[in-house]
Amino acid sequence: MVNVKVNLEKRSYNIHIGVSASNLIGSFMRNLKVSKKLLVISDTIVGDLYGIQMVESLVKDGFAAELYCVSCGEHSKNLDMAMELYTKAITLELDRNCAIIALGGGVIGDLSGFVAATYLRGVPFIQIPTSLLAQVDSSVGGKVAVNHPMGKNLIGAFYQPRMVLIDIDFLSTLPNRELYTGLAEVIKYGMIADKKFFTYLSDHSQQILDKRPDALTEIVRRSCEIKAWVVEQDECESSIRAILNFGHTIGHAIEADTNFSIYNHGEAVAIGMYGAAMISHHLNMCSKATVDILKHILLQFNLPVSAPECGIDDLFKLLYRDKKVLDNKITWVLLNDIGEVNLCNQVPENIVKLALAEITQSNILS
Ligand SMILES: NC(=O)c1ccc[n+]([C@@H]2O[C@H](COP(=O)([O-])OP(=O)(O)OC[C@H]3O[C@@H](n4cnc5c(N)ncnc54)[C@H](O)[C@@H]3O)[C@@H](O)[C@H]2O)c1
Ligand SMILES: O=C(O)C(=O)C[C@@H](O)[C@H](O)[C@H](O)COP(=O)(O)O
Ligand SMILES: [Zn+2]
Repeated sequence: MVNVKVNLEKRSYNIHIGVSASNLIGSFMRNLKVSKKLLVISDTIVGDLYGIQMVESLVKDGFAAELYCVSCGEHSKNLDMAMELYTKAITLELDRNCAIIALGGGVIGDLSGFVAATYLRGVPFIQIPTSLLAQVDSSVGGKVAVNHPMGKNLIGAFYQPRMVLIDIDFLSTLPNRELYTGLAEVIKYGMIADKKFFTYLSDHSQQILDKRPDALTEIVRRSCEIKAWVVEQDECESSIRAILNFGHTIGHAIEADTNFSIYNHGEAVAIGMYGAAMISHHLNMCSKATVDILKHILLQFNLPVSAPECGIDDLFKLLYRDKKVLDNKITWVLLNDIGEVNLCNQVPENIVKLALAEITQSNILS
């Protein structure tokens, strides 16, 4: 087992990472000193695969655990679903010591975390992420949210989990497309903070794509370490945390413009990172060679670099729904080099539109 600590004073917590780590759920939960009654929230796919055995294991350890599954996918991340979960929590008579456990991908983590943050003004929250994206990113750092039809994650909070428990075994059943989507956020960490890690990804691409447990453990561990390091400096995103949003300004616009149904989150972020890199190059912040290195690794991990279904003007309007917009100016996360980014709110409209034109064309792959 590997342990990464997130140091946030009273809100500090551990991320436990390991093959078969979920077998230890009962003893980890006992250490948290929460009530015996708890609610495990999952989706129908993950619930069928792992939910029943997780609940049985908790029950064996003396917990009164109940499983509730919502339908799969981004369309469950909304206020109606949150309401359904509040109703479940009230019916079960959960009190302020009763924990909510998110067992699933980022959709389940964000939705359950939002419910945990708001039900009774906050109950203990535990993340057991099962997708690669959730293991490397969404389970750590406390951003919880639901979507509004007009934009991504527009209703949410910062609410840290009490523990993150990552079982690498879960990834054995993850479909390839979902593996690639998680890799987009992993590539993000290399781009924003760690050139050596970026090189590791490129040197070990086959082991990663083959889901070798040692390679997966390493990318999960290093990603969590980088995320913890950023979040510890700026929990509520008033400065450096914005770098974790590299690729997201355009990525979230693509997700909203396509009604959350063509590209999943990581794919949209992949296209967004390529767009942000193009902007950086047009502003002479980074070389064309750097942009090409990014494009190469995205394609190597089967990720898209263009969204031909989207229109430049629609995307441009949607950029202004980004949470980093202040005084009608977008804060862009731009690239200096692999492993180094900067925040910039002075990008001319014509440069943004040039990059949007590049990422909405259909023959970009060559
Ligand atoms: N809070 C944050 O910091 C943060 C960070 C990144 C992304 N996100 C959010 O996370 C969401 C995307 O998360 P995601 O990519 O995990 O999507 P997801 O939760 O929809 O999971 C993707 C699919 O994989 C399935 N799945 C998950 N684990 C599985 C497993 N072990 N075996 C088989 N199938 C499995 C799910 O059932 C689902 O169908 C987006 O809403 C995004 O905005 C949040
Ligand atoms: O943790 C963060 O901070 C991030 O930005 C991580 C992102 O990968 C994630 O997609 C996050 O949900 C985006 O947040 P938002 O504030 O742009 O909605
Ligand atoms: Zn993301």
